[in-house]
Amino acid sequence: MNVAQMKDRNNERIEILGDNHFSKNTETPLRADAFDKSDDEKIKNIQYHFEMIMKEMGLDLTDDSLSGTPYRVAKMYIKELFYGLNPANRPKLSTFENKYGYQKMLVEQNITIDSACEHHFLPIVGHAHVAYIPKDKVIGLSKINRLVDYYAHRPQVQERLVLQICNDLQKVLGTEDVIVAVSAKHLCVSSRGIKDKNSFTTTLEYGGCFADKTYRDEFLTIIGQQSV
Ligand SMILES: Nc1nc2c(ncn2[C@@H]2O[C@H](COP(=O)(O)OP(=O)(O)OP(=O)(O)O)[C@@H](O)[C@H]2O)c(=O)[nH]1
Ligand SMILES: [Zn+2]
Repeated sequence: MNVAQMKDRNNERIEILGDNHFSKNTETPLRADAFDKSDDEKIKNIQYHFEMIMKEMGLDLTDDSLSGTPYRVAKMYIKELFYGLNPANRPKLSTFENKYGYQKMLVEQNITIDSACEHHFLPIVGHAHVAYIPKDKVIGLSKINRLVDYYAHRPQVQERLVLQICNDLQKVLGTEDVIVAVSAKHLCVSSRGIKDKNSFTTTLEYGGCFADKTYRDEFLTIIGQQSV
């Protein structure tokens, strides 16, 4: 098999194996100096720039309802909506020995997705469903929810979101047998542009035994017909 290598825009190596097998580049595109500044410095700078945006729109920032908005937005971006950009905020995912020898599927479903699309910075809202089949390690249930929340709180595309969650869990759990499904509504589709209020998007990533349709079907049956 021919193996060609290319550099992507982050200078990370992507291997192209043959015609259509790509090793996955799941990284969020970040600048090399992404975390050189403190959160407080970033909030101050974003506050300034957001004030400029509001002024450009003709808003009167001396109005007492508007005057605090630039700071509110800046703090919300860094500390709330996009806290998951900073690896320092990744939750600690302690694992335990699988002392029961549980070897069937564990499904954590209806995990809330509160994300934002990186194209318009508008909300992506929906649910994630995650399953794995333990080998030697198990993980506290809430840690799965926490990990989903962390990756969701970045400017995202839904395809990359499921890849990031799945890859991280596979590493932490020491098994390829992980599946992640996300169904979500994109406000950039429902509230602007095409303004389709009803459509939603589902993405799926999996490895190991979930490549087998039997396992995948069991998972899909458990999570059922999902709407968001
Ligand atoms: N693949 C993918 N696309 C997304 C996601 N979130 C938003 N988009 C799409 O990103 C595309 C951006 O397309 P552009 O044509 O550059 O932007 P636009 O002119 O605002 O597009 P319209 O929404 O069609 O008006 C749109 O089609 C969005 O629906 C996502 O998670 N994954
Ligand atoms: Zn969008």
